[in-house]
Amino acid sequence: MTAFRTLDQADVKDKRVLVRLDLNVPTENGKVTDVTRIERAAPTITELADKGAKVILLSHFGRPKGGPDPKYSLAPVAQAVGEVIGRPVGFAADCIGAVAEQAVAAMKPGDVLCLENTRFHKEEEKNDPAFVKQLAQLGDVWVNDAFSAAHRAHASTEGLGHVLPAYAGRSMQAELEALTKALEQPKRPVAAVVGGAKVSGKLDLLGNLLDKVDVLIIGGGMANTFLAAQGHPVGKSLCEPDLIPTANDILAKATASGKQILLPVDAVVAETFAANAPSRVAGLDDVGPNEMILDIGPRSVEHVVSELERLKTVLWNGPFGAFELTPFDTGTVTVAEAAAELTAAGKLVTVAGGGDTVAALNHAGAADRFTYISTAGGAFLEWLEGKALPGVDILKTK
Ligand SMILES: Nc1ncnc2c1ncn2[C@@H]1O[C@H](COP(=O)(O)OP(=O)(O)O)[C@@H](O)[C@H]1O
Ligand SMILES: O=C(OP(=O)(O)O)[C@H](O)COP(=O)(O)O
Repeated sequence: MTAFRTLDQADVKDKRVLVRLDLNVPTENGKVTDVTRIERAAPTITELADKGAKVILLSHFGRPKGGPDPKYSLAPVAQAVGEVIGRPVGFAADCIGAVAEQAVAAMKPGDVLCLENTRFHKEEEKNDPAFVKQLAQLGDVWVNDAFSAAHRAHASTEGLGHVLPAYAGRSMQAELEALTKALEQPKRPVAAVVGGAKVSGKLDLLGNLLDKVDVLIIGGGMANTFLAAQGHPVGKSLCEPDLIPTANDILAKATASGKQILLPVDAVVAETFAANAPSRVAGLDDVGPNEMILDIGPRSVEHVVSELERLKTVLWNGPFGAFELTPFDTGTVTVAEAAAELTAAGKLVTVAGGGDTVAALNHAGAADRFTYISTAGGAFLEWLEGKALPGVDILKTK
């Protein structure tokens, strides 16, 4: 493996260190509901602060439309960071300009400051050189500890590495080492489980992923586009009609290459996206025009669980349903428990990742028994696909 510059090589005493984290954590009513990503970032923050750095945290949060939006403020997340690391964490209401510059100028060695959501500037996602320069003015060194955002070539995840000395943080280092170790020579049959809601970002990579695995198990919002492609009615379900041709290509590729794709055979449907909404189990051709598929049905759960018993390795990103809302967590929780039991019995290697997937596995009480839990979802899938990750490549020693 190519070597990375790590914190072992970084001279950070009295330096302003810009640390890119992935603080894109699950929240509900403004409260952080799963702190896994923060806990994984904590060693880097405390190590830098203990070495006398001025630690300046950068992150995106959600997908604001390129301008400030209070719904996506990092302020409550910064508070949660303070609680996890047990030290005060300051907050600046912008990540560039006078507000940020003054907050940084007031820092003392060992202080930790979190800057507001980088995506409040549309230039972040464009990796705009002028924006990179504005961010770079705030620091002397850049540390990337956001493996789960490393598939994005954005200003704070990649651009800064061109203009400041760049180092991998401890979580980035640990993720790359653990994933390489767990998946260098995976025991077969290998399955990828892909669910969740980020259909447009993830569906088109399933074709390449199919080359790496024996079985593709598709659930969650991701499955609906495939079901629509097969001609099933999906009512008001999360679905991307534009991607139906891509879904058809993936289904055809599986048939041609003898790979198996496991899709739901039934569904739990409701008319409202809310906890305890009246719901029913529906056959695939029985989803009404006003209904949404919010979980896989009991027969689908049985299929997935019996498939797990035959498999040796499972790579999982994306929940099977809207797990935040009872009872639409049933599919995810049942499959997670079965996977955890098989792992504990030494029969299955389970590697799972993604902000919401990890929250779902914690909710199921299963995460501790999985072989490895990554913080990354989309980045994990792209890494599995064999794609170069811009936020990792920029750290490689040339
Ligand atoms: N059938 C569904 N309809 C709507 N949302 C769904 C469905 N299944 C799963 N989800 C949602 O998917 C989200 C997680 O998706 P995603 O962001 O892709 O996962 P991760 O963060 O683990 O990579 C969860 O918030 C969950 O509620
Ligand atoms: O949560 C994230 O990815 P994930 O949902 O695939 O785990 C990352 O923060 C990336 O977010 P983005 O997909 O809005 O760029």
